[in-house]
Amino acid sequence: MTTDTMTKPLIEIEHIGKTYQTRNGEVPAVKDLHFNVHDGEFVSLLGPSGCGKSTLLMIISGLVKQTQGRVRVKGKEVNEPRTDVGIIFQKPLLLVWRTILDNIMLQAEIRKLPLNEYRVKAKELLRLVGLEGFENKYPKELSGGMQQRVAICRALLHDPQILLMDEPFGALDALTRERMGSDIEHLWMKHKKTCFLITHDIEEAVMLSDRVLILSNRPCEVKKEIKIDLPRPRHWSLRETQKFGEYTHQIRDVFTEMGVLARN
Ligand SMILES: Nc1ncnc2c1ncn2[C@@H]1O[C@H](COP(=O)(O)OP(=O)(O)OP(=O)(O)O)[C@@H](O)[C@H]1O
Repeated sequence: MTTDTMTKPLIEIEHIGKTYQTRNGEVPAVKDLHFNVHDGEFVSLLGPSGCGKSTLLMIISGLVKQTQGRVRVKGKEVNEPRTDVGIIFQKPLLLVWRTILDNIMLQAEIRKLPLNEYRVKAKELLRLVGLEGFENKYPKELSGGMQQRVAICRALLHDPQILLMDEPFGALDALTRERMGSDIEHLWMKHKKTCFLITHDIEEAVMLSDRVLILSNRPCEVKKEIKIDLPRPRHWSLRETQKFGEYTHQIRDVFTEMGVLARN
């Protein structure tokens, strides 16, 4: 039995396509994407720059409408922006005039959730990402990596079942990236979210995912799907194992075949 037939998927992407209408004509961004994501799964999308990854994420969250096909979340077709997802973008996008705690609490305020209760949750999330004691600081007093951790807390405050991440570590240095990756895995294991990560980083995708989907050049379609069978939590030393190397090698081969990576 394959993963797809075991249980009803949480996210169903059914032959979706998206063509943008621009002043210079039509831009096909996504061609014929078809795949499922199961509850509690960690799936990464790896693809060349500009192939349509962010467009796909926007379609899943209901912020952009596809021009072809259907997206269903929990069996229901997505026709409007969803409120039960958490999204983390490449930049933290914090409000500079609000404290760290108040930036996270924005999520509760917008959703009209009980503030006292959610203030306790916000503090707990800050503790989990190592930012206890920074509640009353302002964004400018924190490093880029710390700000991105605040953005993660904001995305998780309302306890969304689905966490969508669009290159969340892209703007960070290598060491902070690695730390953030293990923070995300830690949160994922504790809260059992369904995680959908867009990344350019092959090692990062292998390190974090249950499944990696490799996308073609624009307009994107799924070129290959690779199941990552490595133990969790994934300690950094896994990167030095033969199995980890085999996965990254396999992915590099696909990109080489596609002409995205050089053959030498
Ligand atoms: N709102 C829009 N209007 C017109 N074209 C758009 C729009 N958004 C994206 N595109 C085009 O669609 C294509 C895919 O863009 P998208 O941002 O989804 O790709 P991506 O894979 O996330 O890129 P990157 O990896 O560089 O972030 C690009 O050619 C882009 O110029």
